[in-house]
Amino acid sequence: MLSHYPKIPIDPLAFSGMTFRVRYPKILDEVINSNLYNQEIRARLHNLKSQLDTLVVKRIHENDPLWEVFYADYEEKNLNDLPFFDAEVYLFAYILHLTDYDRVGTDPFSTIKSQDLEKNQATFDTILLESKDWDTPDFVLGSLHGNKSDLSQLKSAEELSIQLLLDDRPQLLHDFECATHVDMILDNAGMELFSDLMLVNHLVDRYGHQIKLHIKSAPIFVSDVIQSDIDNLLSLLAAHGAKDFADAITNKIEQEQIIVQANPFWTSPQHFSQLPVDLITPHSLLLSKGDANYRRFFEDRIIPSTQPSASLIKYLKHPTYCIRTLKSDIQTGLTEVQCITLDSQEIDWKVNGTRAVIQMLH
Ligand SMILES: O=P(O)(O)OC[C@H]1O[C@](O)(CO)[C@@H](O)[C@@H]1O
Repeated sequence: MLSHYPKIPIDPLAFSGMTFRVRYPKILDEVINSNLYNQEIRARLHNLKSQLDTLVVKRIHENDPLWEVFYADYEEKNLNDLPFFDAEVYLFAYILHLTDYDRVGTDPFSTIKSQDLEKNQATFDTILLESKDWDTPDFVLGSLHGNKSDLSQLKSAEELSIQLLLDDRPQLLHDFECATHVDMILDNAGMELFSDLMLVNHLVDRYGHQIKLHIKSAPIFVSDVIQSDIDNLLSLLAAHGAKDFADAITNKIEQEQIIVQANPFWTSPQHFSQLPVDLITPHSLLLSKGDANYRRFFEDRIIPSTQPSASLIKYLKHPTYCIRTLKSDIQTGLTEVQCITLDSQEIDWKVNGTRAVIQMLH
């Protein structure tokens, strides 16, 4: 039972504490310096940065069922005293509130994202060329490698070698053969989105799958995909030597072989255990990308890494695979020997982005 395990807190001595002490002030600086906002909004963001450790949760969502439990539990509490995941999701919602996102529609992280896109332009072409010889396991691995490059954390990690701790690709290949529908919970824009689109393009061509891509309805965790990220990537590809690939994706979207769906669930503090019944296609194979989604399967709780996932995710209705680089303090399903070896190799193996899993949860 998940509820037997406590939620990961913001611990000053752990990754969570470092995130609020070091990573978020740096991210706020990047937003402030990106010239997207007038002086008044920049001043609000400066204020937020200087008050991060004393920020008190105020209600910024009205009559939103996805946030009611959150406010019932945490309104007027210090952000530092919230579980790590809840505090992070609120912080991003608060940034959107301060920048008036709902009215103005400016993605606070758009400058960071577009710089990254430009930087990767040549790499997209190289990968497309290399992929001519790829088969399904390579596209899955490509999608995993894309997850190394999230903009909130591992900006220059392209060349980091990655160690696969769990590799359930044989089962996944079998499930691809049987599936008619695949739902993919996307994670980051840029290189990761590109590698995910390569995978789903292949799945449609090879297996005739109908794909649903789940994206965020508003910016969160810096680089999570929103609709404009898909549009911008496809435009860039079409304009710079990858027109065939961009056209292939656009055609599949037009013919509804690929459906893109944004839902506010994904920017709410809710977890997979609270997934609305109709959000995922019935009988679909579920692919989940990235670290933040992985945390959501386990309600971001403190779980021993040797704990098998099966007993914790009984609520899942779909065969589910996580394609994920480890970037935070949670991992399930490892052997004792693996954990002892990893602990002896590097104390920060769970968060430094050099390990990964392709893990079947169901
Ligand atoms: O883009 P991903 O792979 O979900 O990673 C997001 C990162 O931000 C975090 O939410 C931590 O702030 C972690 O889950 C992870 O380190």
